[in-house]
Amino acid sequence: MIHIRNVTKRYGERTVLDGVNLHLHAGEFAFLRGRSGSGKSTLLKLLYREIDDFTGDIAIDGQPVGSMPKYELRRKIGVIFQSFELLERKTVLENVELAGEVLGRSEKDTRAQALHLLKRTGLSGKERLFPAQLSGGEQQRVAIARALLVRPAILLADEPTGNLDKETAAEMFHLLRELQREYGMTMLVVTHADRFVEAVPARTLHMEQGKIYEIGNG
Ligand SMILES: Nc1ncnc2c1ncn2[C@@H]1O[C@H](COP(=O)(O)OP(=O)(O)OP(=O)(O)O)[C@@H](O)[C@H]1O
Repeated sequence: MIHIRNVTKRYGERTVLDGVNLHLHAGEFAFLRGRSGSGKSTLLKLLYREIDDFTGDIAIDGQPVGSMPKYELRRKIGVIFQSFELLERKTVLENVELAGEVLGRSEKDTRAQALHLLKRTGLSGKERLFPAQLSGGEQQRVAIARALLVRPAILLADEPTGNLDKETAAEMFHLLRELQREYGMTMLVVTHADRFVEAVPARTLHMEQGKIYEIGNG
């Protein structure tokens, strides 16, 4: 599904990724850990092509990411961030529905799916509220529902619990794991929250000095 081979990324003189290799199967869940500045976000950015200049190969389902039109890549890959990235002037429901508009789905279909996902992420009854009226954990659930509307084959999460308290972080990891199983997605979750990683059995990767090491499997 995701093949990363011998990928090197430099920012000026600084080598952040140094011949990284990683293979994720379809439907696999993995945590990516590593110290601040070790290059975790950079790796995700290469995958969803926010950054294009690197050497080596990154392929999804056998297709080099560089040869895929960005809109196609955005259908395949959903992304969630520590900062949620919700639109403040749109309601919860509108935030989730946005991706449907971009994909050109019918309003009715998009509405039905958005409502289903909001229910699934525990947000029924909050559809008409604005992001500022929600807790951090609820805002992250909206971001998850929004990412899933596209039904991505892959979900990348960059420190999704970075702004949440411990209990909410634990809930979020369990929710992500459940949704990953339910939707059969390939999921790569960057995190610092070591304790919760141990509570959610999964493949665990560690990034250090530009390389990725396997440090556990379930
Ligand atoms: N656009 C950029 N230009 C120059 N240097 C950058 C750029 N983006 C990131 N870096 C540097 O590359 C290194 C890796 O950054 P990256 O954000 O990938 O790390 P990270 O492991 O995700 O860190 P954190 O856990 O703190 O988010 C850092 O030293 C950072 O300063």
